[in-house]
Amino acid sequence: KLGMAYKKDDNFGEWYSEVVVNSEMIEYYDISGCYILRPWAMEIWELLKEFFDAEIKKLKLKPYYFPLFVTENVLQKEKDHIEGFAPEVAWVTKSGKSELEAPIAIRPTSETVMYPYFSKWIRSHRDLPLRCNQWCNVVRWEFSNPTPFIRSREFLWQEGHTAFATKEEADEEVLQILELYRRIYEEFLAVPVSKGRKSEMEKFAGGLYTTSVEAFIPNTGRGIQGATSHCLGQNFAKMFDITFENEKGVREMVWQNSWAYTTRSIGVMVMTHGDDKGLVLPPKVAPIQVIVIAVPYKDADTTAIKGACESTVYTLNESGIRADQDTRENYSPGWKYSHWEMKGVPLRIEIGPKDLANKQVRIVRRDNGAKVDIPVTNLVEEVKVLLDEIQKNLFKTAQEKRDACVQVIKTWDEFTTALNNKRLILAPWCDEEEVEKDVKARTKGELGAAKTLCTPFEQPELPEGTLCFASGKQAKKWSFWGRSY
Ligand SMILES: O=C1CCCN[C@@H]1CCCn1cnc2cc(F)c(Cl)cc2c1=O
Ligand SMILES: [Mg+2]
Repeated sequence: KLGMAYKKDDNFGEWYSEVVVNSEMIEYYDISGCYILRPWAMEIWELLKEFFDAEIKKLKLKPYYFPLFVTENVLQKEKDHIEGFAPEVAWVTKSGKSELEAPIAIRPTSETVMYPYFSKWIRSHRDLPLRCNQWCNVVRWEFSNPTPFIRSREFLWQEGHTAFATKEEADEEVLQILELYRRIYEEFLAVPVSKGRKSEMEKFAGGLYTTSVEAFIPNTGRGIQGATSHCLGQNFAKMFDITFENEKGVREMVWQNSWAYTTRSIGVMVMTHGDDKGLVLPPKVAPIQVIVIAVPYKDADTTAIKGACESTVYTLNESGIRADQDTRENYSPGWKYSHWEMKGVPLRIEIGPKDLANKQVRIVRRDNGAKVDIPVTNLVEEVKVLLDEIQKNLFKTAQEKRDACVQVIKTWDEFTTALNNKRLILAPWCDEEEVEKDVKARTKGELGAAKTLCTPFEQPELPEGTLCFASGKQAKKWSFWGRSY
């Protein structure tokens, strides 16, 4: 399929669906909210996993795999932990024709699957810290509008679950993991995010506090949670009796964390960088960073051109660059240019008779369309420089766009105006949950209510006497507000 029917700035929703399909990342499936992840998506997921897995191994995380299924009574161990989530739990009730004695839930997250065994495995302080990570799928049978990568009924993630003897150790790890999530978004996906703390209302109800990295989609003016790192305190230790005998022989409850990022991260990258020609991939996560395309000319030496393409691909791969060539005879060079632009490949190399004669190649950038002729002798160095430039340019452009959407406000009127202008709002807040609830109630509508996205760790100066935009009480902090996914 060539060319896009929808424009990003005119029909964002349709544009997005078209990009993920035309770039061969996604195939729609005949169950609503479920999608097929094709190699162009899975290879990106695997590149992110390669980085994250290596980093958490440095933090001594151990790989586990727990069952997909959890019994009803274990899942419902603690009412307030899953209250509100019950409608999205998927249940197995039959095998073949016969009913199961008791329905079995498919994991929506694995606290209740894991923690009875944490209780069994942790006896002494010598068993701590316990550091468990699993890469798996989870199922949440949500009913709000499904969107590939962004909101699906089954998705892939990693979930880390750790237990420590002290709160200090837990607090430290929460931030170490959050920094890894920032790196995934900013250094690999070239997506700017804000690190911050969730409000009491938005945090994970079963935990002590929640931190997150928050992204923003300018086209829809909506914030989106990129990843989350919770300190659970001793809440689950109490619930599941996870205790240890400390050095003095005194029995204590452990301090726990849990943290995750998901395939949603790929969707955020698509939304951030895509354009009206299709996907635009940051080189760090591009399954193919350079695509080589022969430009045969009627009576030119096609064998020599093919040979030049082969050796170009070989030389680039030898230097660690992910290069490939499109040798399909049944497509024209022009068709191939559009095809690989649709797939978002960062660099295209064209080799025709003129290039051959001049011992050069023509390189075309996907991000800004710039064309440059490079002597074959400088090929690897120039390609590396260009890929690095593209990575930096994509991040810088996205950061400037996101920053341009940020609106600092002081009053309710300014807040509602900014909300209607699809802004990412930074407002002084009294940090009272009642006020947060009130803002939600006052901004309800078909576009969804405004909510707090996070209280950024980087706090601007809050002058004495600054009042909360919503309640008029003394403001305690600056928080990001907006509509969200
Ligand atoms: O976000 C993370 C990081 C990785 C491990 N889990 C936590 C909390 C997950 C919250 N959450 C999120 N969604 C849920 C949906 C459900 F159906 C049920 Cl029963 C529970 C939950 C639920 O606890
Ligand atoms: Mg949910």
